[in-house]
Amino acid sequence: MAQPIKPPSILELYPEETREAAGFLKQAVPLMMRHDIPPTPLHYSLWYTYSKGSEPELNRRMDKIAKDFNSFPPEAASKLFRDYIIRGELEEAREGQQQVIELVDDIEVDVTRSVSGSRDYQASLKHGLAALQEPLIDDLPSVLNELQQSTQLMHDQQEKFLYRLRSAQEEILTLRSQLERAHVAATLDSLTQVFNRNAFTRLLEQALSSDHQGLALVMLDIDHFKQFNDQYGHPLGDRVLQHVGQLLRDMLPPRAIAARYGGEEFCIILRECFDTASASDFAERLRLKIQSLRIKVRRTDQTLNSISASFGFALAEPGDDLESLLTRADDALYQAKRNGRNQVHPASAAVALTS
Ligand SMILES: Nc1nc2c(ncn2[C@@H]2O[C@H](COP(=O)(O)OP(=O)(O)OP(=O)(O)O)[C@@H](O)[C@H]2O)c(=O)[nH]1
Repeated sequence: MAQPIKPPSILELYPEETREAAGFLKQAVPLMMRHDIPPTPLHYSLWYTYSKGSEPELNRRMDKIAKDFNSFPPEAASKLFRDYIIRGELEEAREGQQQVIELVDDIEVDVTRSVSGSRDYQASLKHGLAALQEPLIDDLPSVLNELQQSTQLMHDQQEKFLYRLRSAQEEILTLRSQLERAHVAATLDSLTQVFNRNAFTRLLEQALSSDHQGLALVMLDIDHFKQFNDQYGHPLGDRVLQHVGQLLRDMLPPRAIAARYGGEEFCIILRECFDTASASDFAERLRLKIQSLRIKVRRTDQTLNSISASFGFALAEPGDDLESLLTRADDALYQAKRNGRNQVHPASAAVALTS
């Protein structure tokens, strides 16, 4: 029954448009300079995310560290990077991670060059200014000449830097579409095109942590699927799973999420579902649709025996966590199986937590 657990999916780390991304980087660099943060790829990622503001908790922790330490200790930065930026998810996309690091490394080299170029230029301006303030300046032409040369040098460096930034933008675009493809591959179940178990678990955790109200979990399991596989073979069993996936996608109400939880087991998170009757109606409609599926073998024109599924559902209650909600829906599903299959069963009310 259990589907092999896939490694965690990649978050869409950098989904913003190039122009927007460049804007965040522009905000990040002065912040790093202000706090005297070394320009490493790790710090760039952190301060980029900080400027983007997509992880409010990260911003709070970074503000606190900057305030408490008046600097940014490397261990604290590494921990934040692990907790908020990679979250163990780039394991799946080591290649992508490597490319991001190389890209940020390149930009870092260019920024460092540009910054040191600016410093030289600043020094030469200071020198020129000091010379011009002398009451009697004999070698005015040579001071002006020097200033003209350093300005030209600075201009050339900036041109190179801009050119490099433009190519980096193109690389970011390519990288972004690669990451998007990897993200889809890592969060979707390839057979049924609904979310996989990992993505589902995370989405349900998120849903539970934001709002319990109107959240319901429906679990369904195809009946006697082993028998079906034995009778028609695994490839036709796979087609059944694909059809069920398609039905789920077609019938999902707004904001609902469907996932393949195990081999022939699916889960649906319903939102804005405030009573047992609404969850039950949805499950019942799905049950009837599954029952009326007719799968035909093109080669032989044979219509396969109809299938059915059993359903259990539970409404989230205050105090529910991932485990308690899944357990109640799963227990209800078990009851539906025990009562004869091809039916919908509600969960019994959650047992009140006593302290
Ligand atoms: N074709 C196909 N079969 C799968 C897949 N994943 C799991 N299964 C099969 O699903 C069947 C599940 O069998 P059981 O757990 O005994 O459940 P069941 O036969 O549906 O019986 P009940 O759930 O009690 O109605 C097994 O035969 C698995 O091989 C898959 O990806 N494709």
